[in-house]
Formats: sequence, structure tokens, C-alpha cells
Amino acid sequence: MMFHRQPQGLIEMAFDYRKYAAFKPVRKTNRRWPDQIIEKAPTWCAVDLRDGNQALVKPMTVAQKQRLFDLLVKLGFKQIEIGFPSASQPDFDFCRKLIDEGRIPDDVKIQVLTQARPELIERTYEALKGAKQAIVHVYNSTSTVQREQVFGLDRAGIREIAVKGATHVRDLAAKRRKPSGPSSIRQKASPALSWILPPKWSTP
Ligand SMILES: CC(=O)SCCNC(=O)CCNC(=O)[C@H](O)C(C)(C)COP(=O)(O)OP(=O)(O)OC[C@H]1O[C@@H](n2cnc3c(N)ncnc32)[C@H](O)[C@@H]1OP(=O)(O)O
Ligand SMILES: CC(C)C(=O)C(=O)O
Repeated sequence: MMFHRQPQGLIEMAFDYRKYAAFKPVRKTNRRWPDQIIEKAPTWCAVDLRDGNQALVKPMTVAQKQRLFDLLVKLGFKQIEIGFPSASQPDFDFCRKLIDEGRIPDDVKIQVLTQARPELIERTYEALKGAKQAIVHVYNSTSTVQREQVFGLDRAGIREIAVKGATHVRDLAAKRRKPSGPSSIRQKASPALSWILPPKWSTP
């Protein structure tokens, strides 16, 4: 039941679900994921530490990030995106502090964001030296306006950025696994802002 304010007071009305269009399933017969149904809680990854610090003029300080990280650990998150170490010195320093001071519980994986650019991917691995495990989250934007205005590329060019970036992350993971790099690296790739594209462009 829902309540609506009317001149005569609050009126109880049944929720009219017919006002809303039903979700249209994505029909892709060559892929398994559109038919899959979530039946148990997924592994949640907190991205608060990065979203609040991605491109701010005045980002969170290392001390503020530490407080939020400790809270996220206390809340039970097992994957925590701690920032974008190649984008700012505070994010780089925060990553180093967590690793150097042994502040990451063994059952928690830190995740770091990077654009699909070789120099940034390399700086990201510098930030991760000595981490026991980590997830490197590499992304490039796929939206039409950014494809045309930022990258000046066609769709094949955008795919190439993604493939090159992912390959670089994989190669560095293999190369740096020992002795100084993280002993276990997982990779995550995001076609950023794909939700503003029609599914035929945004679903591989
Ligand atoms: C919700 C989100 O957070 S979406 C993610 C962030 N937004 C985007 O990726 C949108 C597209 N990108 C942009 O609008 C801009 O690149 C910004 C705002 C992220 C950065 O702007 P600037 O600091 O001015 O950097 P600029 O756009 O010049 O990029 C520098 C170079 O990196 C390239 N680049 C930017 N993002 C990426 C990426 N994710 N992967 C690979 N290359 C990239 C650019 O094409 C440019 O290359 P060039 O020097 O050969 O021309
Ligand atoms: C940077 C990317 C991965 C992102 O956060 C988004 O597209 O929302």
C-alpha cells in the first residue's frame, strides 16, 4: 500500500505497478549471462574509496581514506576498491601505506582502478608492490560522445584500447608475480559508461 497526499488528507492506494514498463530481457543466444539469475548474494566490492576520490580537486586525505577503509573492513567487505593510485599522489600513498603497514586483512582483496594506458598501468603495479593479492580494474569509456570527442576512434579502435590494456595488465601480472609484486593478481575490465549505449553496442 502507498499513501498519497490529497486535499482531504492522506489516502491509502494500492501501488499501481502498471505505470511502469516491464524490464525487457536482453536476448543474446550466443552468451550465457543474459539467462542467468542471481540466486545467492554476490561478492560485493565497495567502490566508495575510489568514487569519492577519482577526479576531485581536493580528494580525501590518506587519513580519511584509512578511516573509511577500516569501516568497510569492519562491515565485512572482502573486496575493496581503494582508489586510482596512478591518478593522484594521495591515492598512491594510501595504497603503499596499506601494504607497507600490513593493514589489509588476509581475507580482503584490494582493488585499484586504472585507465587502459601503459604508463598508468605500470604506475599501478608500482603502487601494488608487495601486496599479497590484488585486483587490477582496467577501464576505457565506450560511450559514443567520448569515443568520438575524447578518443577520436571508431568502435574497433575502442576495442583495441581495451584489448591492449588488458594484455598489458596480464603481462605485468605474470612478470611481477615474484619476488616484489602481488603474489596473486586478478583482473577486471570495464567498458565504462556502457549503460548509456544501446545493448547491441555495449554487450560484447
Ligand atoms: C563513471 C566514470 O567514472 S566513467 C570513467 C571516467 N570517464 C571517462 O573515461 C570518459 C572519457 N574520458 C575523458 O573524458 C577524459 O579522458 C578524462 C576526463 C577521464 C581525463 O581528461 P584529461 O585529464 O584531460 O585527459 P585526456 O582526456 O587528455 O586523456 C589523456 C590521454 O589518455 C587517453 N585516455 C583517456 N582515458 C583513457 C582510458 N580509460 N583508457 C585509455 N586511454 C585513455 C586519451 O585518449 C588521451 O590520449 P592522447 O593523449 O593520445 O590524446
Ligand atoms: C570507471 C568505470 C569503471 C565506472 O566507474 C563506470 O563506468 O561507472
